[in-house]
Amino acid sequence: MPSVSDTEAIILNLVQPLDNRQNIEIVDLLAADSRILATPVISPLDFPHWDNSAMDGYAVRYEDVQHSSNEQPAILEIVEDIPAGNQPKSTIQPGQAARIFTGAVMPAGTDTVIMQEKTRREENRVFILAAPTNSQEFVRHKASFYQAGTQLLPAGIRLNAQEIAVLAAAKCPQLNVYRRPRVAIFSSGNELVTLDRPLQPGQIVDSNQYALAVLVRESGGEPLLLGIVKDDPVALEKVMSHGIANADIVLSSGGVSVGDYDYVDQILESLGAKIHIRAVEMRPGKPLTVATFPTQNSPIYFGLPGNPAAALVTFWRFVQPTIKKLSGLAEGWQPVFVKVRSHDELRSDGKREAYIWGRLDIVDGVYQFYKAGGSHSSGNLINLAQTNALAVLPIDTTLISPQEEVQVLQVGFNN
Ligand SMILES: Nc1nc2c(c(=O)[nH]1)N[C@H]1C(S)=C(S)[C@@H](COP(=O)(O)OP(=O)(O)OC[C@H]3O[C@@H](n4cnc5c(N)ncnc54)[C@H](O)[C@@H]3O)O[C@H]1N2
Ligand code: MOO
Ligand SMILES: [Mg+2]
Repeated sequence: MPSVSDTEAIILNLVQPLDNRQNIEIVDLLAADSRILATPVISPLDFPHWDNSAMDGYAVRYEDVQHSSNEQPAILEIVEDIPAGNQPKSTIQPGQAARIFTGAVMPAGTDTVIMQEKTRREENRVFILAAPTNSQEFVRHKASFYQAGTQLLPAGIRLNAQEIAVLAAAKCPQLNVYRRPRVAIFSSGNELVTLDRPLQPGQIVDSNQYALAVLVRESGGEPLLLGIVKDDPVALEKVMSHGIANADIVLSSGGVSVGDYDYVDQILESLGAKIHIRAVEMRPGKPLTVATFPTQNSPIYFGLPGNPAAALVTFWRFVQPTIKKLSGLAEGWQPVFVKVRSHDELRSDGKREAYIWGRLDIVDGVYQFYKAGGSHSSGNLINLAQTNALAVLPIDTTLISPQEEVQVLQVGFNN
């Protein structure tokens, strides 16, 4: 049985990012948040567009004010008033200054701004009460933040508020982004029903479909929900074939262990799949099937274990990075672990890498891991609610004592 890290390496090697020549959507800027930029953006504009003032004050010639002081102020004649948005009209001559405001264009002839607080005004004269520390002080120079024609944003980044603002400033009303990876999801099991059905003895609601749909969306994918399938090879083959033909990733849950009704692996084989993983040295999540098909643009198939905690943990550990890598993200798709103190005692039998769900909370400014109360059976879904992290105990680690450090994988949103 492969280790978790070997499994991760095998899976991520199977995944290639979507080709950015064929998988582009054009979206409006305000609809582009959380999307992945598919082509680099180069702006024909410099930032700042012009030399402009960083302060409300006076635009001056440095040579006129370099020896100014409270006792011996330079006295300059104010020849122009330049609010932000106005084009300056005059060229400032020796002995002159322009009244200027933050963001306003520097007038010709000036190179330095004196902030208002360091001046005294008498009608159309300004007294400079302190010398600037250097010439160019409080001037934001044209192109000092960004030079026209160079790369403004690279392809492969996720667009958040900051990037959307940059793109607005660069006058990009529409953008090329990667299409979202399509992820087909279905659940297998005779015991499963939709939540609107009365529960007959032995039946449970198919909660995995809900969990996986939301997780796919959170990870940047587009879920394609294929419903519940009976533990019946014919029905399973039909749904699996449909998912394989219509998605970049197929996620099934259930039917991957060794039971008489666990058909997923055998149907994958009959469909010509190459099975790369059949089980992983982890708890929960040991029965995990990963397969690909010899056809071009073949999707990657994840047969997730049916137990709800096992389905979620294997999603977070393996499927989420897969969706992120496929979605065109150039980097940052690998899971990130942080080392924190555990508030609680954590135990494992040490035979498989253990993932223990709980919360990462900040106490006195320091992150600590709190194990979720209640049963840690992989069949228990209830105490997964309000968790946001998984503590990881490597193989052979049987105990983490309170206040000892532990590696933690953050999952979902941190609230
Ligand atoms: N003899 C063995 N039995 C089991 C082994 C083993 O190694 N030897 N592994 C156990 C482990 S670990 C897990 S995890 C499960 C995985 O089982 P399957 O993937 O085959 O899933 P099912 O048998 O279909 O269901 C297991 C469990 O999960 C519930 N389930 C299934 N689908 C859903 C769903 N969509 N929503 C909510 N709950 C679901 C199902 O009712 C079962 O209780 O196998 C162990 N057995
Ligand atoms: O993978 Mo199983 O999750 O230990 O019940
Ligand atoms: Mg089973």
